[in-house]
Formats: sequence, C-alpha cells, structure tokens
Amino acid sequence: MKIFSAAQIREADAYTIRHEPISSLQLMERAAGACAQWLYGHFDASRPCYIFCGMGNNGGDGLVIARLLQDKGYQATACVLHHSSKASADHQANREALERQYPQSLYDIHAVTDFPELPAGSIIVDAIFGTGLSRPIEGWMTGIVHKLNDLQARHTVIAIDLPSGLLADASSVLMPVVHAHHTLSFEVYKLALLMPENAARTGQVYILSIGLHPAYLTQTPARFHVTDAAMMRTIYQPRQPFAHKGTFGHALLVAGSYGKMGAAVLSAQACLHAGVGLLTCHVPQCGYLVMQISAPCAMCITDPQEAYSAHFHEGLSPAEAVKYKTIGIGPGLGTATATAKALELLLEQYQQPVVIDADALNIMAAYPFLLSRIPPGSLLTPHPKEFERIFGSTRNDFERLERLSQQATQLQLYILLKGRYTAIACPDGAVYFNATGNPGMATGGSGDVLTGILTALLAQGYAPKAAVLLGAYLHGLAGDIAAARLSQEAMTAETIIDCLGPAFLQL
Ligand SMILES: NC(=O)C1=CN([C@@H]2O[C@H](COP(=O)(O)OP(=O)(O)OC[C@H]3O[C@@H](n4cnc5c(N)ncnc54)[C@H](O)[C@@H]3O)[C@@H](O)[C@H]2O)[C@@H](O)CC1
Ligand SMILES: Nc1ncnc2c1ncn2[C@@H]1O[C@H](COP(=O)(O)OP(=O)(O)O)[C@@H](O)[C@H]1O
Ligand SMILES: [K+]
Repeated sequence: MKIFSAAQIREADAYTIRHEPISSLQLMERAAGACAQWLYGHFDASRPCYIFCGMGNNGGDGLVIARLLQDKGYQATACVLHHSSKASADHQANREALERQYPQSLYDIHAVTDFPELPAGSIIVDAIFGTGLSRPIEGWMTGIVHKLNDLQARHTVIAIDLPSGLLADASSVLMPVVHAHHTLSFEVYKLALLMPENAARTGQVYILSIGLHPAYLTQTPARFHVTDAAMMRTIYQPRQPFAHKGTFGHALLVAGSYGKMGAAVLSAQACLHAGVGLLTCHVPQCGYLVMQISAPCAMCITDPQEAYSAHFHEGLSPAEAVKYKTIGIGPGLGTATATAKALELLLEQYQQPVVIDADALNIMAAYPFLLSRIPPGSLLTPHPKEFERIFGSTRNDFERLERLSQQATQLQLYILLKGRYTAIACPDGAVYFNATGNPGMATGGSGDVLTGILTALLAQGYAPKAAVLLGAYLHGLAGDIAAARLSQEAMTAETIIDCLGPAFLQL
C-alpha cells in the first residue's frame, strides 16, 4: 500500500470526484459512512457521542457522522468549534442537513468556556482537523485540545482521519495534538501515523476504504509504502520440484561469544527454519558444543580464540569465499578489537551482499570508515539505539527517517530500522514500512531471529530488496502467530522461530 502526502490525498479526492464521477458531498457521505459503520460495530447506542467538528471538511465528516449516528438511535451531539468565521462548503451543507433533521443535536462552541459537560462513558469523536491542517493549532483551540486530552482517561476518543493537530507529513512533537485511543484514517496510511513519536496520539490505527479512484492509487508514484500480504505473494518463490540443497545456498553465520551463544543459536535456528540450503556457523571455542547440540542441522567451525571470534576472515580466500552465497554477521559477536579487525578483513575479501546486525553494527559505530566497505546491496538491521550510534541522533522521527533514507542511498545499502513499523530504506530512496509484528517481540533475541531469516533468504537467491521485505514481513507474521498462540507476554524469540513454519504457510 502506498503512503500519500496530504497534497496527494487532496489530488486523490479531486481525481475521484472528476473521474468516478461523484460529488464532493457524496464522497464525504461515503467517508463518514465508513466511520459510522465502524462506530456501530464497536459501541452500542447506550453511550452518548460527542462529535467535535472543525470548520473544514474534517468537521464536515463529523457533522455527517452525527446525523448517521442519530439515524441509528444514538444520542449524538455535534459540537461545532468556530475557530474560523468561514466554513467549507461541504461543512456548511452538512450543518444545514443536520439542523433540518436533528436540530437539538447541534451545539456551537466559540470559546473554551463553552466546552460541554460530558456524561461518564461518553464517546468523543475528534473531527476537528484532518489532512488540511497547515500549521500548529493555536489560540483558544489549544485549550480545547487540552480539555479533550484531560478527558481521555475517562472517555473513549476516536480521531477521524488524523488526530487533530497532527501534521500528516512532518513532525508535530511539542505541538498541541488530540490524544486518541483509535484513529480511523481514510484509504491510505499517512506518514505521521507510522512514527513512534506519535504513538500516544494515534492509538490503534484503522485504515478505512472510502473508494478513492483505483486509477489514481495505482498510477501515482509514492516514495513511501506499507508492505502487505499481496506484495509478499509477488515476492515469495515456491520451491521447484527438482531442487536440491545446493539450490538454496550455503550461508556462513559469524556469531556468538562467551555468554552470548544464545544469540548465535537463535540466528542459526531461524536461518535453518527459513529455508537455507546449508549453514555453517563460525563460533569461538567456547561455543562449539553449544552450537552442535542446539543446532545439529548446521555445520560448525571454531575460531582459535576461546571466548570470541577473531579469525573468521581466514577461511574466506577468494576460492573459499565463493562457496558462501552470503554471510550473516553480528549476533552476540562482541566488539573486541581483534573481532573488529577480522570484520575489516572479511569486508576486504567478501564482495557479495551480507547481513550486518548487532555487534557488527556496534563495530561500525566505533570504526565508521568500515561503512563504506560493506558490499553494495547488503542489509543492515539496526534497532534505534544502534542506528543512533552509527548515524547520530536526530531531533525527531521525521528527521531520523530522512537520515535513514539518505544513508541507504549514499552507501547503496538496505537499512532496516527496527520498531513497531520497521522502516526499510532502499538505495533508490524508497522506504517500506512493515506492519506485521507486535509488542510481544520486544524481547531479547527477536532481532537475532530476524538476522537468521534474512541470511537464509539471501542464501536462497532472493535479491536483497526481496529478501529484506519478505524477511521483515515473515518475522513479524511469525511473531503475530506466536502471540496468538501463547500471548505477547509468554512468547519468546524461540517461539518466533517455531512459528516461522505457519508464517510461510500463510504466504
Ligand atoms: N472531498 C474531500 O476532499 C474529502 C475530504 N475529507 C475530509 O476532509 C479533510 C480535509 O479537509 P480540509 O482540507 O477542509 O481541512 P481540515 O478540515 O482538515 O482542516 C483544515 C481547515 O482548517 C483551517 N486550518 C488549517 N490549519 C489550521 C489551524 N492550525 N488552526 C485553525 N485553522 C486551521 C484550514 O484553512 C481549513 O479550513 C480530510 O482529513 C477528511 O477528513 C473526507 O470527507 C473525504 C472527502
Ligand atoms: N512493539 C513492537 N511491535 C512490532 N515489532 C516489534 C515491537 N517491538 C520489537 N519488535 C521487533 O522485534 C525485533 C527486536 O529486535 P532487537 O531490538 O534487535 O532485539 P534483540 O537485540 O533482543 O535481538 C525487531 O525486529 C522489532 O521490529
Ligand atoms: K481529526
């Protein structure tokens, strides 16, 4: 699914109005109808509804929602906030329609002192500002936002299209923004809904189709995307009947050190469960038995060092290196100086895309000159802290996203920034957000599992972009299946591996 800017969404509305064709008033009716349907499904008519409406078309949606709720027997009050003397045409038309049918359900607010008393358990619908917001909320409307946010603990707040005050395409940190429990957004994700800095404002996000014209949606280029099952079905390659283990590549995994062999085992098991043909693990002496016993399907070579690895480059002479389709490096590796030196030498000798994670990323942060030596097309998988160590801190999530994308382009790498919506920046400037996964995955070792999956997909011959998009999706999907089976609390990184099978079966 593409992510459109506020300007593109306005174009999509206009395109739909011209080409469907449909009047803007009918389109508003359809958008508000989708919200009303959602509300009927989630709350019964016993809960009083207060719909706070701005003077633009977001407020117009709110006025229609009030009328549709009244039609179904809900007690709905449209509280119109006169922040401007002029209403949009569709707002005005829907105000008149509500006034004709349900005059008692209109309530005008000209100042904070007009704010109504809300009975306990009310539903608050925030239809004040949507994608038309062009600047921070100011003046007495700030007081309204504070009032609504004070009420959030005692009432359910549902934002229409965007929580009011949130800019669709830029950071709104420190700005007054309504805090919603649920956001019902139209047709496509907006960038602001995917940013961690807005998590407390958006609550749970639902994308409701309002039937914007499919031709506009398919023809309009977008830089930002959210991946989905349909996209994965185009990437996934089922195995051919005459395939043999050579077909699926031989991967080298360089991982583990004393006290962190678990990370290496998790990566190895994930790699094996994600379809690698052959796997060799390079581990320090202390890890030999651990790996052989925990991952008997993998081969194991040991470093001369006891507690950490520092010689993994040595088996990578040009003749040796070709046997490995890819290398996954980093989980539990440690950051000893000798390990960093071996990583430098490995990058001199190995030219194909690799997966770089965890301590290999921390080594990059300590020796930034190594970044430019990573083979083009490689996959980097930092969590936010690792990202900051390598690429520096930023003032907000939008700035961080730009830095992520700019680095991916400059270094010609795929950089996957982990989070609720993992952001995958590609060398061509595109960014894909992964929507699978859940907070149950915020547990030690889940990142190591991702490294194993990505290594397996590269080994099987998936192109780097296909591998990183499919890998992130499968990892989150396996996490979702694990959470459904066991709960978010009880699941572990190991159960994510156990659920990779069912995740593949769902593709
Ligand atoms: N035909 C359409 O264009 C459709 C629009 N829809 C709704 O319309 C919304 C966009 O409507 P609009 O473009 O009218 O804009 P909004 O209703 O989002 O709000 C912007 C209005 O407030 C003013 N404004 C902007 N920033 C302000 C600020 N900080 N303080 C005070 N006033 C401010 C603007 O001049 C404009 O009048 C969408 O989010 C969606 O809810 C839906 O009904 C679907 C169809
Ligand atoms: N709230 C969440 N929602 C979705 N995915 C999450 C959430 N929290 C963590 N994850 C995923 O879990 C993984 C955690 O990785 P990482 O922080 O590297 O863990 P570790 O270092 O313990 O292996 C990432 O892929 C991340 O996207
Ligand atoms: K809103």
